[in-house]
Amino acid sequence: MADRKCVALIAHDQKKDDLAIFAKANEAVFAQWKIVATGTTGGRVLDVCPGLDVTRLKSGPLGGDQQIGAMIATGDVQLLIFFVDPLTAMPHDVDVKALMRLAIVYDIPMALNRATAEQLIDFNHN
Ligand SMILES: O=C(CO)COP(=O)(O)O
Repeated sequence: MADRKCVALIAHDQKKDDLAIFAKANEAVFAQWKIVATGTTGGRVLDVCPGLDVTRLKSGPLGGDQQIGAMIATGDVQLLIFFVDPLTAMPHDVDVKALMRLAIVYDIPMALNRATAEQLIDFNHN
């Protein structure tokens, strides 16, 4: 059997409720995939979907975005869904930018808001 696709899920604090709702609404699709997530986001996803295969990495400000960037570089993450808060300054803004840069360098699908994430889910599930 082919390896399951691995999707990275991340949400900034003001977007975590939205991501939890999104994860629940698409639980059947996510159940077919491996999931990696930054620490707090992963916890929120598991709160609403405890059966999903979620690997929690470090929290974003403590290196979680960089861990996911490294997994993109090694080919271990094939899809990035990142609900970004565009209205709040982040201490780890450079890490966020570096993550997005690697998603572009390695040309993986990257959704930065819910509308795009919905389309990625529709397009990628099988
Ligand atoms: O800060 C983040 C992304 O930049 C997300 O990290 P948490 O999921 O740990 O809150």
